[in-house]
Amino acid sequence: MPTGSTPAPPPALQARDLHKSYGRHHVLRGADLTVARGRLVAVVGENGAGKSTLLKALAGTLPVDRGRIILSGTLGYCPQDPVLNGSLTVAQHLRHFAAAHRLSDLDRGHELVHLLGYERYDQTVVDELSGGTRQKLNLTLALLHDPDVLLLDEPYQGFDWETYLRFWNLVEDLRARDKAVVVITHLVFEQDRFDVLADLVDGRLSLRTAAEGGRHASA
Ligand SMILES: Nc1ncnc2c1ncn2[C@@H]1O[C@H](COP(=O)(O)OP(=O)(O)OP(=O)(O)O)[C@@H](O)[C@H]1O
Repeated sequence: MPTGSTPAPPPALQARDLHKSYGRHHVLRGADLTVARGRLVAVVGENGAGKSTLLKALAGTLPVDRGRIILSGTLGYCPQDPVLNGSLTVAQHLRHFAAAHRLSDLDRGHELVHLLGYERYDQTVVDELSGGTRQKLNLTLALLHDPDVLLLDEPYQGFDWETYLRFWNLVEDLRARDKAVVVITHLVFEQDRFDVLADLVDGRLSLRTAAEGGRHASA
């Protein structure tokens, strides 16, 4: 039998020395983050610390001034503000995004709509949806192609409690299927759901395990 050990798979996401300024405001100042497959990472930090800036940079929607991002696999990004077309229905959004991702069917989309409990709005245009339902669609579209890495910017804003709990079931399923999930959160009470807390302070991330508060960790 071969004796050599199998090399470890590459991390799902690696960011090194990220810098980003808005004018003279230097928001990211050398942020580093490595996320392995099957890990659930919370990005925490005070208002204005740069959490959304970090996620946009990781998602590639905001160019950084310096630094390197290596993504292994496909990406799903759920931004804080839904990027939806107000005159299209839920069903039309699913179809357009499925076509953009070259999906052969809408099975995953229907599964997510069912899981988040908004089937009855299938034929409703986005302009007539509530904020919480728009956010459900926003999240569905980010997850539609079952990406390997998920970047979720406060994904449950406006969710009722039942949907919030369903969201966590969904995330547990993603983790169990070896997806890497990064979530911006402000909710202290949910922090023990995560493998790692990445605290953004002065433009840099310091990592600790959620269960063993304070100890340094790798994600
Ligand atoms: N497009 C922009 N132009 C100029 N300044 C910006 C821009 N986007 C964000 N900022 C500033 O950069 C800083 C970080 O903003 P960011 O939204 O990333 O913080 P955050 O940690 O996500 O905040 P919150 O917890 O309030 O959502 C803030 O001071 C914000 O005002």
